[in-house]
Amino acid sequence: MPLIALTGGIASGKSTIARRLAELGAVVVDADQIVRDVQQPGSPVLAAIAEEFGEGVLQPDGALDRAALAGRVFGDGAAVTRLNAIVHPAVRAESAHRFAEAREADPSAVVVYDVPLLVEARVDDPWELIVVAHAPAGIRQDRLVELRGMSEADAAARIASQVPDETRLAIADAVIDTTGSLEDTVRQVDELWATLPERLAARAAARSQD
Ligand SMILES: CC(C)(COP(=O)(O)OP(=O)(O)OC[C@H]1O[C@@H](n2cnc3c(N)ncnc32)[C@H](O)[C@@H]1O)[C@@H](O)C(=O)NCCC(=O)NCCS
Ligand SMILES: Nc1ncnc2c1ncn2[C@@H]1O[C@H](COP(=O)(O)OP(=O)(O)OP(=O)(O)O)[C@@H](O)[C@H]1O
Repeated sequence: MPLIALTGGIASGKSTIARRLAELGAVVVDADQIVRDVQQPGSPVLAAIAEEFGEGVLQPDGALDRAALAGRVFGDGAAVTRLNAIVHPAVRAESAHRFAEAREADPSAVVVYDVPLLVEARVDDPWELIVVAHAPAGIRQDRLVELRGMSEADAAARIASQVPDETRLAIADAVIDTTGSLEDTVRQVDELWATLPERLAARAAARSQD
């Protein structure tokens, strides 16, 4: 079962790429969705977040107030580190569980892990291929403001909480340039999918020489 990491900074177009890969037959595991799943009311992760950041990051019904927590951590590097230390071990465990489930259901499935913080959190895991969605930070900042209604300051703080583009590009086995049209992105994904066996074989050969 090939396990492929799909990473990229916020608003780099990972969701568009993941959607197309799913249409082409991949099983996509979404790290942001796992984050939400492990933060449900009653979970040990949510209890630890409330303990660390105070009851102000909870809504009256006890669910996580995502905007409040985002406002509390982004822009404060030490707070992001503390949040990551609480959430990431649970995400790692749950993602391993979902990879295993996918393998059990179909041993030949191509599994794609859509994960924004690969470099920050899991670069040393045994990915068979690392695909990076890339649009320069300035373009991503504009997308966050124009398409997601974020303030300039919030968009800049979130981008600054992630590694710079060069660091991500340095670990890429394949790069999808998402600065063009959506059709252009889809075309690149189709090309990646069509050449996947050769790319996986080349990567495996390179790794065996490391
Ligand atoms: C702070 C939270 C509540 C904000 O929620 P919100 O709904 O606004 O954003 P969402 O979770 O949909 O994430 C959107 C994007 O923000 C970026 N982002 C999220 N968390 C982080 C982080 N800790 N560091 C850097 N960027 C982050 C990613 O690009 C992500 O795709 C939430 O993102 C969270 O709990 N983050 C910590 C867990 C984490 O690291 N998630 C990233 C994937 S493992
Ligand atoms: N060529 C392109 N390829 C991909 N997305 C594009 C392109 N042009 C514009 N966009 C837009 O940029 C935005 C990218 O957001 P998307 O949610 O796909 O990114 P993401 O990497 O999954 O973000 P996040 O880290 O928040 O999960 C979308 O609104 C998408 O429509």
